[in-house]
Amino acid sequence: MPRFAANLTMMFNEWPFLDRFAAAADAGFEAVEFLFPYEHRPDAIAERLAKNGLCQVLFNLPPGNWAGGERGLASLPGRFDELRVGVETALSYAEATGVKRLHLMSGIASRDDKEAVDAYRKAIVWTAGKLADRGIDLLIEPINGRDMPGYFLNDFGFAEALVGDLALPNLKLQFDVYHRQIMHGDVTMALRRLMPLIGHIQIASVPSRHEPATGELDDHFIFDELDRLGYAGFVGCEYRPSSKTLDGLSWLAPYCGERQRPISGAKRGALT
Ligand SMILES: O=C(O)C(=O)[C@@H](O)CO
Ligand SMILES: [Mg+2]
Repeated sequence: MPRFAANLTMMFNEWPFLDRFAAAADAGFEAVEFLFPYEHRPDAIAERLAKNGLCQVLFNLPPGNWAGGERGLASLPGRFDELRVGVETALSYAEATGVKRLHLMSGIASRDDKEAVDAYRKAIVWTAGKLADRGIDLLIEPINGRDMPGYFLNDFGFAEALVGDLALPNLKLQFDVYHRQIMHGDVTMALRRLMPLIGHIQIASVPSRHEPATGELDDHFIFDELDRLGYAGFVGCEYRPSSKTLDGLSWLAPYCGERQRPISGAKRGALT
């Protein structure tokens, strides 16, 4: 049975960021992920994880100037020094949180630009080496161009070939079912073929990026398929609730174990 991690960037937005940990735990989650922790101190994040018995399964390396439209630095020639500083920053959060996988965003660049391709490969090789010393996997995630226009890594085939070509033991694919369906479809066959390369999976409905099992895909079939394939990691719930987070957790009910048990109201009180 898949285990699910609440994505605290998208879910539980009824609470301030640091209070989302308790809200997710109260809702039955045993793990969390988010895009970026960097507005908070590492020990503040670690404290919320420990206090709520949560496992941190993923976050992203610093993406450059996010508010200014940047979506990662890896494919941007001339930004390598900044990327290296960002990796050091992320490692201090990794140490505090115990996370075992970090996502390196590629940035906005053309894959027809050889300098961008070379920069991307260099950034991956260097970052993977740094992370390997700490026993951490480096993830790359193909992202669809409708949500992120101009994103460099917008193709699963390119990502698959690159992971195979570089053959770095800790370089893995972040398979976001939402992006896969929008870009290429054929989700189940892709999971079957790519499973040996996959380091993390994320889910959301297509096309609205809401709760699983509310869109064009049969997400329960996909979860069963993950079991059939022996996927032992967490599935990140990277979706925007269509209404209040707690009101949209009925899709989780079939997968409820002792901890993974959605509740209909927040013990600590929703703000809305
Ligand atoms: O957008 C996604 O999908 C992600 O997983 C993020 O980490 C990147 O924005
Ligand atoms: Mg994703």
